[in-house]
Amino acid sequence: MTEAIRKSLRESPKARWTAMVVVSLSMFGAYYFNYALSPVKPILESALGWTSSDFGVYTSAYAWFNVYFLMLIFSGIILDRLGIKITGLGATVLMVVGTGVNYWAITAPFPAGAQVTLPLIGSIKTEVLLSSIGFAIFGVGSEATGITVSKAIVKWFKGKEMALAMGLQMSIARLGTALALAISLPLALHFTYRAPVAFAFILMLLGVIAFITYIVLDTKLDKSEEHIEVEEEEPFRLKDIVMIISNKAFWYIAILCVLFYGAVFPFLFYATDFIINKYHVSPSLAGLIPSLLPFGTIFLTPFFGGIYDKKGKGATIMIIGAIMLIVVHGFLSIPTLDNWIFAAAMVVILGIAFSLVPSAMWPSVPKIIPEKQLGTAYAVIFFIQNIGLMAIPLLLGVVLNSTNPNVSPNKTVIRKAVEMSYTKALQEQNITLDAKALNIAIEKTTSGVVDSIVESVSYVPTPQSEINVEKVENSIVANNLNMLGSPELGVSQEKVLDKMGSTFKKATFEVVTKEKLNIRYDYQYDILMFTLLGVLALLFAFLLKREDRIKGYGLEKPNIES
Ligand SMILES: C[C@H](NC(=O)[C@@H](N)CCCCN)C(=O)O
Repeated sequence: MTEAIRKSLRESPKARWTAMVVVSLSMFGAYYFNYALSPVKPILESALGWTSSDFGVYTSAYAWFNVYFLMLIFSGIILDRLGIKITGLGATVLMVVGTGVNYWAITAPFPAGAQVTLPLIGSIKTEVLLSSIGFAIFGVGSEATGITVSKAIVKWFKGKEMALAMGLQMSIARLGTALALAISLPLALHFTYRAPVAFAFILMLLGVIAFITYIVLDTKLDKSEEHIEVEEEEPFRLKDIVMIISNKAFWYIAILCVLFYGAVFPFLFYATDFIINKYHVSPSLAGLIPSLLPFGTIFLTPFFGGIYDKKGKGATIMIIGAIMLIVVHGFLSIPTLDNWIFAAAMVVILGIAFSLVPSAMWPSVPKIIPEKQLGTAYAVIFFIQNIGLMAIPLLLGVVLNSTNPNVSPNKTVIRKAVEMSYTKALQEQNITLDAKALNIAIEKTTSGVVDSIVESVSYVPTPQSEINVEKVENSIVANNLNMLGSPELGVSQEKVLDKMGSTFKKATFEVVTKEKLNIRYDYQYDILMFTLLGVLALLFAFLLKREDRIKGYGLEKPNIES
């Protein structure tokens, strides 16, 4: 037996760490593509005429097939029945297909304004729908690769540095996110908005190559263990799902996962706007503060994983992470703490929490669920997490709108007045613009006014009941046209349009600040909702620790067998 164990490839640190790096590289591109278009959003708006809600549809598409068609659950079952090699290869190829469809959708020359009408969804731009379908296919591949990689790491690292290996795997993936945040915009500015997607496509192909390389190592591992007398595991059967879902500790981890990730990922989604509105940071810099988070986790997740491997205390680590989550969101919700340095410090602490919990959560699953059921178990957890990540942003949007009922209508008043100003001025000056160019000019002027007021001016807004909407609209139009005056003779159309843009911004700014229209979002209730998610996460972390004490899963014990 001792002789046989010595022969297992798992026993060679070089072999298992090589396997970890190679299999993790298949996730690198996935995390890159996940965030590749976020920094490019303003360019998509001006180049393709995408609105924020088009972008919202596209982002949510990641989970469509996984959640509505239960693809994640099927992926988990396939993984447990057919194994790591076939599932991983299929999943990485699916990511290539999804990214390819996405690239095609934003490249194909659809006629301007082409739309499709779908039951339940309504009208949607053709290219938004097709790129969303591409992203949804990619989402199936990405999540399936994620569970496959986790199972592969358990296979190589059980009884060894499993949490460190999972932490490093997450770091390699999050380097992909960091790369997207760092280079997507420069790529799009230097080449075209399609460049980040083309680059993602290349990374996906490299991901397939990485996975094929992993298959070679995995086959060698299987061969090296052929003669080892290990207890034969029963093959995975569908009734195993019942065993998984009747395990209390499994549910505590799954619920903790959705609560914890639900208080981080959707927060990141809203963070830039929250920071602009609450901390008066310029929109061009506000994005830097939330981007501190993924960078921090790259170093800290493996660090905490290493601690879990050697010292144990997995359930306690999750409790500490949940407490930090409550502290961060609790402080961010206090209205008087409105200095941006404080917000940056809170994001750094959130980054520590976001390293602590995942470093202990994912390596704890194999202590609760047998290896032959792990694919399905990870898949069910990711499935519940995906539902939460779809539902929580919607809920946040509802809370934001109902606690700030006047902000959106006031912004519409500004937009309408700016539109009327453009229409009148263009008529007076005999300039004809196509609908798309006019729309872009109106959007740019409106968001320019709103951004500069939110960033630089603080006032107690006039109560909505005292605002005469028609009067405000007319004042904005009158001030805009008055300040614009008559065009100078011989000036090019381009210069006249430039002048309109800058003049309308100044003139509209004057009226809106004089009338003290409420256009600043107060995120307090949304942040309190995140705090509540943290409190519930803490509760489930405690329940998990108690269940571990009762059932003896060993969550508080080190992973490395002595
Ligand atoms: C390991 C864990 N992965 C997940 O949560 C996956 N469902 C992928 C999420 C993709 C996020 N854009 C993690 O990343 O911590």
